[in-house]
Amino acid sequence: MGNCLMSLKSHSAAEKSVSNMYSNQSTNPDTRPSTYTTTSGTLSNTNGEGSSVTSSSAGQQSQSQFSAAASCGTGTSSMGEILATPNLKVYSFADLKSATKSFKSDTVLGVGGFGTVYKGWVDGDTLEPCKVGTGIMVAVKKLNHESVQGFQEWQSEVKFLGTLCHPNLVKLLGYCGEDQELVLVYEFMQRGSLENHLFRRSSATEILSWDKRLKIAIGAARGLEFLHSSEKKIIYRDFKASNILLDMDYNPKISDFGLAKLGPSGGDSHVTTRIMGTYGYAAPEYVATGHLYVKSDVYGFGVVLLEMLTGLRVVDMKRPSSQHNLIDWAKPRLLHKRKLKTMMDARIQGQYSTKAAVQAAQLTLQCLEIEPRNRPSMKEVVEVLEQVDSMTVRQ
Ligand SMILES: Nc1ncnc2c1ncn2[C@@H]1O[C@H](COP(=O)(O)OP(=O)(O)OP(=O)(O)O)[C@@H](O)[C@H]1O
Repeated sequence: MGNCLMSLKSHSAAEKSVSNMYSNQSTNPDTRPSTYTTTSGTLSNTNGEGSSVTSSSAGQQSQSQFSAAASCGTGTSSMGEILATPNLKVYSFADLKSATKSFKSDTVLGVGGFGTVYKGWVDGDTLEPCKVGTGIMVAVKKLNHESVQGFQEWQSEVKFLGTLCHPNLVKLLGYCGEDQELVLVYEFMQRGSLENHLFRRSSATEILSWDKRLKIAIGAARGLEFLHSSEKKIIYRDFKASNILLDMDYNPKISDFGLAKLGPSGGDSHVTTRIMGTYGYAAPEYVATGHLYVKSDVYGFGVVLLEMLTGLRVVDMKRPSSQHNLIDWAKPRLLHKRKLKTMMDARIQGQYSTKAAVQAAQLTLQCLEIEPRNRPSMKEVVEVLEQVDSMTVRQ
């Protein structure tokens, strides 16, 4: 779970709008939660940032028409594609209860800012819920009732992720929007999040080698590159280690499109929006002004790259005060070979050449440039990371 920069005081309006949406099918897509305020620890709030997805508009596909293969995936090229309409399975709440042992605590995979993620089981072809332990495993995110943000995250997830197909974006398989129960069903990512591997190691997680870190960085960069290069540029807005999930082979996939936003159009360089995201990862121009650039995602990517190189969290109040913020501490050191050596994660020492580390550090610095226009594009980031990868001699 990250330090998500949001909270709310009042949620009654949102609850009402959710229940209206599903109790009568004549939903007004513009029904949005109204005002709420921030508390400390929060960058800001939201009001009207949700997109207009409703149970009827999102679920164009009837259950009987659904085929898991048709959704997005088997035939999806490595370039990715954007579907005209979401191709998602619509679940009843009862379906998802039976797929998750009634959301029993022993099926919990993790807890996020907006809800709890459970392990569930569905048929691999039809995606119908099936007996626990049979079929394929899925991740079922049940959003908190009391969270207005959860409602907006749910809408945004269906709107964006429901249409996006790319090997480095987690696949949304279906959703439930029944009464006040908002649930999202995703492909299961066996190795959990990058954050767990870097910072919360257990017996089940292994230390990520240099090779694996590069593979994860390149894949995640390709996912962002895809979003940025789509016709309507999509700004992901919440790039962080806990939103990068890993499959069995450590292929990374970006998850959590709750804060994604369509990028600027008509020659504008940025969109202006309420400030949301996660402390440490959010770009300085966005935190200061609410101006969100495509390059604001590049900053977040630079933060994750720095975390991967050093094995340290971007913000950690347990470190000495001069090192609370990893970026402030690391930036002046990244250009010095000797200092860089001491900053690199000791657990991967000897696995990379100095040249590769220096190039990765320079790229990190460029991504962390204060001025958005001085940051590289994600296409350039992918190219540099591939060069770094080619420097690694593999036995
Ligand atoms: N598709 C998935 N497959 C396997 N595990 C998952 C999946 N999605 C989420 N999880 C697990 O559930 C945890 C919580 O995920 P969630 O997306 O709700 O929150 P988060 O990204 O960790 O935090 P926040 O919501 O504050 O940004 C993740 O850290 C991960 O361990």
